Amino acid sequence: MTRPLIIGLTGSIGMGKSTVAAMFAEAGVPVFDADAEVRAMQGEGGELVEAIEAAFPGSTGPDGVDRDALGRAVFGDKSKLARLEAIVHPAVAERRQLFLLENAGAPMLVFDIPLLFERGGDEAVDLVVVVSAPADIQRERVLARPGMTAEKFAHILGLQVPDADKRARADRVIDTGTTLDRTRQQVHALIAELGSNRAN
Ligand SMILES: CC(C)(COP(=O)(O)OP(=O)(O)OC[C@H]1O[C@@H](n2cnc3c(N)ncnc32)[C@H](O)[C@@H]1O)[C@@H](O)C(=O)NCCC(=O)NCCS
Ligand SMILES: Nc1ncnc2c1ncn2[C@@H]1O[C@H](COP(=O)(O)OP(=O)(O)OP(=O)(O)O)[C@@H](O)[C@H]1O
Repeated sequence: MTRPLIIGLTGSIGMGKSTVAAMFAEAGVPVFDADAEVRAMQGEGGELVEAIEAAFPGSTGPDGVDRDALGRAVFGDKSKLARLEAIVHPAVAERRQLFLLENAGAPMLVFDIPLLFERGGDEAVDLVVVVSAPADIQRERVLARPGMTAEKFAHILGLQVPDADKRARADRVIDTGTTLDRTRQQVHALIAELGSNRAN
């Protein structure tokens, strides 16, 4: 049996990665959503809550991790962020392996991984797809989010591989600086292209 083609989907903050991942899922492609896994493991009763409370006292409560408070603590202090990542990332990698086993028969899979380039995960996928939009659209989207500030946005951007580098290193770029319909068309065209390559 051939193994599934693994698409690594990534993009900087607010570029539309989650929206595009949902379009793949709608089209029937199984999606591993790294962020959703993190949220589940940090939520009420989640397996990471205890370790995070031990490392960042006061950052959790009855509902699990208070992500706003934890974000304020770690986005601004590289050593704290590294400490959090050391707790979270191995658990995400484990969940990704399980997902791979569960979906071993699918023709293609998407790994939605915000930090694909930052963590070198691009080596482990067959095709890297970057979602990208012009910087002014990205900024507008992100600043419209509740709790976001220009400072926090600038700081997170500084932690991420720049969009231009991501685009240069991508196998394919999906443009999200356009309508949702046009973006969906690009997703469907890519699935069709990859599916027909697979069949040949
Ligand atoms: C610090 C946390 C609790 C803040 O949560 P919050 O809901 O406020 O922000 P959110 O997760 O939506 O992140 C906002 C933006 O920052 C980016 N971001 C998140 N973690 C990181 C990181 N370690 N390095 C660079 N960018 C990051 C996200 O991709 C997104 O673009 C959360 O981001 C977290 O647990 N991060 C560590 C785990 C991680 O690395 N997740 C991202 C990849 S799976
Ligand atoms: N053509 C488009 N493609 C994708 N998203 C679009 C498009 N037009 C508008 N949007 C909007 O832009 C926003 C993108 O947010 P989304 O959560 O998908 O980004 P993200 O890259 O996953 O963010 P983060 O890295 O911060 O988690 C959504 O509100 C979406 O509806």
